[in-house]
Amino acid sequence: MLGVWTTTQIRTAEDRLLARTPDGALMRKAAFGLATAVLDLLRERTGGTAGRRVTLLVGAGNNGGDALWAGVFLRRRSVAVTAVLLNPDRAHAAGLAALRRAGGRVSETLDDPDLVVDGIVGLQAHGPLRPAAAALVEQVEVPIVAVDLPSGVDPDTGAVDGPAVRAAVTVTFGARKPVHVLNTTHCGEVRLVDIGLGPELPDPDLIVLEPDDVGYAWRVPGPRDDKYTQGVTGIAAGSANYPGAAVLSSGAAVLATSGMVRYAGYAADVVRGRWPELVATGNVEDAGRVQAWVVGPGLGTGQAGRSILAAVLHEAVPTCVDADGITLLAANPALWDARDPDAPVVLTPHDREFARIAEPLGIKLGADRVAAARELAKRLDSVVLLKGNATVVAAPDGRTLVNPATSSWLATAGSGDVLTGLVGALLATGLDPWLAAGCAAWAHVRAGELAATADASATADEETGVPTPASRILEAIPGAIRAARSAVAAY
Ligand SMILES: NC(=O)C1=CN([C@@H]2O[C@H](COP(=O)(O)OP(=O)(O)OC[C@H]3O[C@@H](n4cnc5c(N)ncnc54)[C@H](OP(=O)(O)O)[C@@H]3O)[C@@H](O)[C@H]2O)[C@@H](O)CC1
Ligand SMILES: Nc1ncnc2c1ncn2[C@@H]1O[C@H](COP(=O)(O)OP(=O)(O)O)[C@@H](O)[C@H]1O
Ligand SMILES: [K+]
Repeated sequence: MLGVWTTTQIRTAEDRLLARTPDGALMRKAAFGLATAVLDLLRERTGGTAGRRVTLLVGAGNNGGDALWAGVFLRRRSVAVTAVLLNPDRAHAAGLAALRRAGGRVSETLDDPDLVVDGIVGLQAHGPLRPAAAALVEQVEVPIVAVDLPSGVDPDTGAVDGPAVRAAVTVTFGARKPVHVLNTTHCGEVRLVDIGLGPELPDPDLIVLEPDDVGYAWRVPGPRDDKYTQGVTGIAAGSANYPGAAVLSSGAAVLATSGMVRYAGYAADVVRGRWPELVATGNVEDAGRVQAWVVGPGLGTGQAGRSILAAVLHEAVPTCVDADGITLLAANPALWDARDPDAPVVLTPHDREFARIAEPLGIKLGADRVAAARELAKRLDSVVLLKGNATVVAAPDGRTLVNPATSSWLATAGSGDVLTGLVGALLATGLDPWLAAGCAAWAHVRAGELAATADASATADEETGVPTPASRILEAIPGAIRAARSAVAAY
């Protein structure tokens, strides 16, 4: 599990650490880590370091100070270093003097670099890049290494509201900040440099699941298990118009655990035809016992869907409500009020579904997606999985995890139906609903990667992948589970 801390938490911890550290020592530690990353990238891009050219974009604060001190270390490795000072009067004085002594030069132009270092603004950033910085950044045609975070991106929400740096690598210090997991597109590869902050940090504000966390959580059958003891998943999805959603959700559940899946609804014949191992009936009441229900994908928002949703909620088992199920709940608060409050619910909205259910409660989905998901989770006493490039999973007690995507190939029709089936299957195994939703989101992203690259060792990004229909994401689920389980084995 990786921890992520807010900028306020980090600043407080840094203040405590600074108080017991010699002046300037932390910055030099940070800058050394930064210079190492720059050298690595130079080597990777140009085959060497000596004589290569690096331009530092230097803002008014300590973020610029880090860049200047990194420039000093780079000079010692014979790199030609140019500093462009965005605010010459406020540039970090000691760093600037040291860079000049080391043979670095100051310029007003980029000077044709092999690589640019963004030291414009760090933890104190607010708002987009200002015009002078934006104009410089726009001229950059080489990879950018961001100091602490890409300037112009909000450190706590990852939101971008105007010109911002898009980095190839972000080198951060002491601890991950929310931007690093909420906006991987602008951060690029994130490298964490240890500056000894660990002992000063409180519990993290957010967590990110790692493969072995998911592997540990995924229930595997033991010698005494049978098809019922591992948890049976019920799927109430699809309609005459949308049988595909039922096939995808059911399929994801079938592939996610080795127990049993039941289907109830209008698409029984289609679903049975595609997944012969599943037991299908026409309605929820006849479906038999399950340990968790999935309700909503392709259900329709009319009277028929409403009755199915009411029947599922009446069963009072852990339930994942998605898609039309969420729209129905938003339009029919009485359905929500009638549910058994002891049966956990996981809601899996995309932005528009989130707005439908949250706005009547006075919760707006703004730049701070974590805050919005947390607020809805608390108000509805449910787990909220807010979909997007970075998926946010909030529990009613405030626990929140973020599952960043490595590409946007998952943004395809039916992809959400696959995710829902995964959530339902993990709920049925008895996993904590928040963790179930998090593990499902992880497996979904991993399956998307495998489907987009067809290469188990690769990480799909926009450059290497190909479009991947939801059926392919579904087929890649076993590979995703294998990746999580082998991470446990390797531990
Ligand atoms: N503390 C530590 O122990 C360690 C800290 N470390 C490093 O220090 C960094 C934090 O440094 P910091 O506190 O000096 O603030 P920083 O982010 O450089 O901002 C400075 C000024 O930028 C400006 N500005 C704001 N928004 C802007 C925008 N959109 N576009 C342009 N400019 C903008 C704003 O000035 P304004 O003009 O508004 O007065 C603000 O005052 C941290 O990220 C890490 O890199 C490491 O060395 C490890 C040890
Ligand atoms: N830009 C994106 N990058 C990565 N993942 C995305 C992006 N947009 C959507 N997703 C993911 O794709 C899935 C889409 O779900 P949803 O909107 O419900 O689609 P559908 O209803 O067609 O199944 C979600 O898991 C979401 O997190
Ligand atoms: K920066």
